[in-house]
Amino acid sequence: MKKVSIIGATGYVGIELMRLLHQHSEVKIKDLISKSSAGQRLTDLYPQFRGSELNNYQLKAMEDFQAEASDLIFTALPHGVSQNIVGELSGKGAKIIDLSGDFRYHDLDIYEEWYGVKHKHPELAAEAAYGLVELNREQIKKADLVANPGCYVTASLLGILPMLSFSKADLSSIIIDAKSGVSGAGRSLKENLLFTETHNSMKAYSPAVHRHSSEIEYIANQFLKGEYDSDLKTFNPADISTGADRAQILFTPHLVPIKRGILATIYLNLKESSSEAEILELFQQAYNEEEFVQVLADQLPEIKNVAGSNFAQIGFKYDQRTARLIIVSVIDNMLKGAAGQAVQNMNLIFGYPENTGLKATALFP
Ligand SMILES: NC(=O)C1=CN([C@@H]2O[C@H](COP(=O)(O)OP(=O)(O)OC[C@H]3O[C@@H](n4cnc5c(N)ncnc54)[C@H](OP(=O)(O)O)[C@@H]3O)[C@@H](O)[C@H]2O)C=CC1
Ligand SMILES: CC(=O)N[C@@H](CCC(=O)OP(=O)(O)O)C(=O)O
Repeated sequence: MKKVSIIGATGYVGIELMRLLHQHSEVKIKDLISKSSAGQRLTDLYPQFRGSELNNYQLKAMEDFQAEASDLIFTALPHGVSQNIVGELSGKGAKIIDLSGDFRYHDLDIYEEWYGVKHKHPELAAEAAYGLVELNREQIKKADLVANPGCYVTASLLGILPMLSFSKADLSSIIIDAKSGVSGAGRSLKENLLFTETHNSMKAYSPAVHRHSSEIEYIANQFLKGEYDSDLKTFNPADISTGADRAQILFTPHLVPIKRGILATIYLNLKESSSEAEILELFQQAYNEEEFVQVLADQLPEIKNVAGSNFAQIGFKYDQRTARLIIVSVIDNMLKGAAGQAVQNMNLIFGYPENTGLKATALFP
């Protein structure tokens, strides 16, 4: 049994990690670290863990935590905070999976421009493996530090990756319109996230300037440069970068009154006529071997069919009239968008079957 710990344990992602890890057959939770609730019993804060093996767990302060005693540590902290803590933990023998945005960019000029934070550990950012399993499986297996992707980014990249090496796709024309449930914003108190502000309403926010625009565009272009070892790029290698050397992404997130789930609708122009059969073949070739990415041939995906699970579902429509492709991608932001993907990464690192502890299907109804 490997020993794993969570830092930032009482946040939404921390709790979701606990829910997955306490049922995982191959790992045992060692320490739960919390700044706000150190010294408290977990079940006093989260009674849903009564009767589980976490029943008597007490949350610990960072000062009392010995990183050396864990095989792997999840950091589920706000960006900016995370880089300091990962800096303290690194080099102590435990693998680290960071769920914040702090280690997702090798090019720190982009990080600093979009996050408005100076990076204090460029040496760690340089070695971190980007943790989208379907894109970067081999590098993740060997990594000491994995940067789990953003939630909107996971939904968006899974939808566009198979199109990036398609010669007919105009990569300068990609528009992503994504909707997220409110848990995507975390648990800390914010007036704009109150029930009365979000229920029965819907809004766009941060058009063109959301930090996930930069992450989607950065990773898509690293992929085009051959930065990752995924089989995804090998299905149509001759076509890579025909016409457009860089993908350009226009991204607008929306807040919708549901608790969990992301639905991304992606539009892109085709330079030549195509067909639904041709597009379907590209998606199927890309994801045939991927357990957690399901391509729907004849229906569009819905959040309710993935919420509570680590699965992504992708559907599409090719509009002959306008020569535009419309791709719809759905995930649970807390699972494939965060904790589930982190456990998938952990399974890879430890050499367990990738789906260990992740087999649950959606919670529906
Ligand atoms: N929610 C989502 O769907 C997704 C979130 N993420 C990312 O994962 C990370 C965690 O997100 P989420 O759980 O939603 O956020 P929350 O705000 O719910 O939780 C973050 C936790 O971090 C700890 N924390 C906060 N401030 C500090 C601080 N200054 N110093 C030390 N610890 C602090 C707190 O836990 P405690 O007091 O117990 O230490 C807090 O509950 C973030 O980087 C987020 O952007 C990524 C993908 C999806
Ligand atoms: C609904 C909502 O507010 N979502 C968050 C998603 C942030 C997130 O999870 O960001 P990282 O994955 O990059 O840490 C937002 O838009 O900021």
